[in-house]
Amino acid sequence: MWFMRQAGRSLPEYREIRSGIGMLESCFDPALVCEITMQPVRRHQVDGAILFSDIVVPLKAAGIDLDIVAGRGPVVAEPVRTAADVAALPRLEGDEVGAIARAVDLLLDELGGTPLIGFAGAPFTLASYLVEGGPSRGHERTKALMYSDPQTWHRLAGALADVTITFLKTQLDAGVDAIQLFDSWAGALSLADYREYVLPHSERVFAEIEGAGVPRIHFGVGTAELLGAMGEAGADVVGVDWRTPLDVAQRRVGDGKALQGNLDPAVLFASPDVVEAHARRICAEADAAVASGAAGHIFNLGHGVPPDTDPQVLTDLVQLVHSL
Ligand SMILES: Cc1c2[nH]c(c1CCC(=O)O)Cc1[nH]c(c(CCC(=O)O)c1C)Cc1[nH]c(c(CCC(=O)O)c1C)Cc1[nH]c(c(C)c1CCC(=O)O)C2
Repeated sequence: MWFMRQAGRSLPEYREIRSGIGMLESCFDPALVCEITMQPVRRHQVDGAILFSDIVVPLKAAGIDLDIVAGRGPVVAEPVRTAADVAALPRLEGDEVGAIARAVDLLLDELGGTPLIGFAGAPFTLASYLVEGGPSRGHERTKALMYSDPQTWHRLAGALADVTITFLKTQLDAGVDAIQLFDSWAGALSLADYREYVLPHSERVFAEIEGAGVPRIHFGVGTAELLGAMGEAGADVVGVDWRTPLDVAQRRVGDGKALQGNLDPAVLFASPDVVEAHARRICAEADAAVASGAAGHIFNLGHGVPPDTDPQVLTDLVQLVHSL
């Protein structure tokens, strides 16, 4: 088990080490990346470390003018909305993310036996930030581009798949033990639109890294209707949010793939007996999923750790799930 966003503002040691240093600046400082990645591993005894970085790091490295604004998320100075904007997008060669490879190097020494999970954003979720110019509820401009100019959309998603492939290969060459492709906002799409506009690009990402031979996790929020297709994209593990019980998710994903999830992060704010009841239910649903063909279960939340979570609740949850 591990937690999405296990490194971050829920930890006082994170808030302390980050004070006075910008989010993106810290992502390009190998020693800091190493230390922040280690913090939740030391504190909670989770079974996996996730590289401290962000999905927009490779876009920044490629030269796109963007920032991560505290409490808001990634903000892009000049949104990408036309064919000319897409044609002008810079490529990521790989050298620009050398600091991330050095951070992986440091981590492999620190971690001992704990596996390191690398990650990247999937083309749709990255495109949403670029087209909208920042976080969005409805992804209206992104969908409008997709529907009204499919050719430009596919060029954009293709260019972002290239960036993601380079970023993941950098991490894989440096030695990460697994990767997770975050398509956090893909749940905004219908299954038909996902298949037409997104799946081919995510599929190419997974195919390009298959040779590395490490487990590949694919995750999004609100993806109940997409779980089968997200598995088909080439994942070995499909991340499930709290809306779909794991045994139901198994039937949608099909046999032979593992599942990851799916405690509602809001449950972390309830009393200990409520947390325990939900953790027990999820383990039982995971057992049922495995009995009917899932390749395994990784306990996680259904989305990231909220910043105001009491870290002791997470530490206790790790102990509980290990004992179960
Ligand atoms: C959509 C997305 C982003 N970034 C990411 C996603 C996909 C995962 C998801 O769906 O949550 C991925 C991400 N971002 C971060 C990690 C670190 C690794 C981990 O999970 O511990 C990971 C895996 C660090 C971060 N990325 C960010 C923080 C907070 C910045 C800070 O501490 O100042 C962290 C720890 C900033 C960020 N970056 C992004 C958002 C929405 C935010 C939050 C804005 C805010 O609430 O301040 C974009």
